[in-house]
Amino acid sequence: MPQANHRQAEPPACRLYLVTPPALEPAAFAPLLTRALDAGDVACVQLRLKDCSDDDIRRACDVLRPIAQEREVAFILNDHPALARETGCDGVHVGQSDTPYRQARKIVGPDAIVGVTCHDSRHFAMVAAEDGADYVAFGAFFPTQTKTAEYHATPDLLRWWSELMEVPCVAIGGITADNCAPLVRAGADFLAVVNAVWGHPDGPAAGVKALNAAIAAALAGTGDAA
Ligand SMILES: Cc1ncc(COP(=O)(O)OP(=O)(O)O)c(N)n1
Ligand SMILES: Cc1ncsc1CCOP(=O)(O)O
Ligand SMILES: [Mg+2]
Repeated sequence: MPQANHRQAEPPACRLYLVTPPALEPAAFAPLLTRALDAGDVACVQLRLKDCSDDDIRRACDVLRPIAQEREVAFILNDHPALARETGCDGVHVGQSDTPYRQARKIVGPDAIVGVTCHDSRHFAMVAAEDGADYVAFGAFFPTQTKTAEYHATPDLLRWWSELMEVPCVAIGGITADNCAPLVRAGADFLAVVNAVWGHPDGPAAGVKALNAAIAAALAGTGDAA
């Protein structure tokens, strides 16, 4: 996973992982991404375009990837290892129904980031970690409108994982500034969000700031108790 954001001497123990909306027009989305990344600490951006052609994904990568990489934010492509490699992304995220981890790794190479969806499964996560995944993702933690979530994870999974394993864990699904404290305290290394940033009523910059503040409060022990 990415190193410290250059704006901070020490990265926080839990960082933001932005996932893009499932459909976007790259030129229109570019200023929103720029504002979000300039608003605070973001470790990663995942381009998650569903039901788009390979050429649409290539075009989106060409416009959006430099915005992240110029800011030392990792740019990860969802679902498409070959396109990730071709377009110069920092890595790829694969799910249990996508290209299997080992094949994805062969395609993107040893230095790229490969993350794996593990739903609520300790078994999937241990297999992914053993195989060499750079992070495992658990979820959905809360109800979400962004994806039909068939699996539901709870903070005890994050606690178990983070106490036992070195491989970082990402929490995803319905996460907001108001509900993230238990996940941060349970040991999530990254919080992956869509709607809490892109759907924030005051815009994506406000979404990033609210989540950064909520993470900091939870780490300091002043966030919601849970
Ligand atoms: C960080 C992160 N976690 C989970 C997912 C979900 O991946 P997947 O199960 O393959 O579903 P789709 O996102 O492809 O619909 C993710 N993309 N990112
Ligand atoms: C991609 C994905 N995988 C599990 S839930 C989810 C969507 C997360 O979006 P939101 O943060 O808007 O709930
Ligand atoms: Mg997938």
